[in-house]
Amino acid sequence: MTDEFDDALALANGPAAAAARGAGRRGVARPRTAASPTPTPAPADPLAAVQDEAPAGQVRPAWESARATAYRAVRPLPPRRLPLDLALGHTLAAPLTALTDLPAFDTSAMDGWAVAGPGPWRLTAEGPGLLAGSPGAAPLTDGEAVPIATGARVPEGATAVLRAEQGDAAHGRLHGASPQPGSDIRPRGQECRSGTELLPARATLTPAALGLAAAAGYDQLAVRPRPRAEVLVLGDELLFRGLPHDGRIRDALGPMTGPWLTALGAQVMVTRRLGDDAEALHEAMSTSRADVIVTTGSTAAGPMDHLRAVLSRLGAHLLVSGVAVRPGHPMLLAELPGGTPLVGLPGNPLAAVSGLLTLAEPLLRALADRPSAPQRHARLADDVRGHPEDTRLVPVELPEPGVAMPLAYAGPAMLRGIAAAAALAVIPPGGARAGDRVRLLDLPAT
Ligand SMILES: Nc1nc2c(c(=O)[nH]1)N[C@H]1C(S)=C(S)[C@@H](COP(=O)(O)OP(=O)(O)OC[C@H]3O[C@@H](n4cnc5c(N)ncnc54)[C@H](O)[C@@H]3O)O[C@H]1N2
Ligand code: MOO
Repeated sequence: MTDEFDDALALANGPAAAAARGAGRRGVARPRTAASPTPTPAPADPLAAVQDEAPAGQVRPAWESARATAYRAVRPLPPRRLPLDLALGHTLAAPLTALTDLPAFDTSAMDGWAVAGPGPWRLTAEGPGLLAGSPGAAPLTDGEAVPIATGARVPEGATAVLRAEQGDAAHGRLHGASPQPGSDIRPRGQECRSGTELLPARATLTPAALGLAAAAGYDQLAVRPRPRAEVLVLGDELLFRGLPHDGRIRDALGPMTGPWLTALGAQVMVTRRLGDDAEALHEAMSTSRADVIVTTGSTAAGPMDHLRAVLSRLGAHLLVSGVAVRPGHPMLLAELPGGTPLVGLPGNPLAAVSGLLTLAEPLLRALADRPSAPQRHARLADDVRGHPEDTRLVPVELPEPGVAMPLAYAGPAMLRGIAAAAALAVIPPGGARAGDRVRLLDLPAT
């Protein structure tokens, strides 16, 4: 298939086609079938279920097979201990097991009085009484009460807490309706016992999970580190500031690839601009200390496309060499002799996005041992012309929940469509019709 065909495919839902359909359509065409806003939950790892993985090195595996190969190409990085304030977004390398009972002691749930038995009660203390954080107090016996604050340890012998607004204290006596035994006391171990599993291994550390870990006694957590990524931008025609001139163009992939990899969970160490210098590329690959190398451009067979030759000179193993996906079909995945994976993103900018979502996303997920997100689907608001053999990834907006409208300006060399898109729709070989339910791929929001 030629580039012209890819451009023609993209234009099938492009500005010309949209204009030809005329002004009759305002806003969003309703799909033929009712839209389903409900995402379908996926199995724990849908890629693990793919059976038809292409043998390593096979030319142009199907899109799902290429994703499965990328997922299986690496093992999770060795765990590292991180302080809680650096652990956000990481994956737990081991279950989060409580290091203490929670609460760690019987705790007052309200401001008021700890009371023993039915009232009225004799107050054993005046003033603020027992405060949160005070170490302990003399036990109460039946008929006694002591002022207590929310979060304070409940003294032994107390049978309940009487809320401040339900009691009346004067002259050393407390009056009020006798609370049910246990009222407003959070008993020790109510939430968990020491040793209880609070979160499984592979859980993502959200802000709430970090709070839970702290409450359960952790200062550090064993996590999978963020994979360190190095981006190598190839191409002598690239400019890094100012306007295109004299046949040269601005580098669109340097500013996009690092942030995209960050959104996919990587820690981007550096983005390097190497031009079309094969020696510099060889040097960069053989000395990199990254967990994953991502190159842009040079995947095809043009006169300055050195990537494959340099990989071969290094003795790298090609795991994926081209994928049956449009755009992006020349993308590749290789394993360098030291075991470092390398993702080769095609130079056409939307093709590079396709490579990020087809190869880099599952690879980074596997390195970080992160489970896949639930799959999202939507119904197409318009027909999308297909490639006869290849999957297409098409930028779409989501004008209403569950409805995907293909966007214009989605040619392989264009970013205008994807920059305005809410997702990429996965169009199977042969195409899809308005109303068909298609899978959506998430795009990073920031
Ligand atoms: N004979 C064939 N030629 C090409 C084929 C093919 O099957 N047979 N496939 C085409 C497809 S599809 C793609 S995609 C590109 C892939 O090319 P490369 O990965 O080798 O990338 P380059 O040749 O270096 O560049 C292609 C294109 O993209 C522009 N580019 C490159 N880097 C950047 C960047 N950082 N920012 C913005 N634009 C960039 C570059 O100037 C070229 O226009 O190959 C086709 N050719
Ligand atoms: O058209 Mo290419 O498919 O940009 O990868």
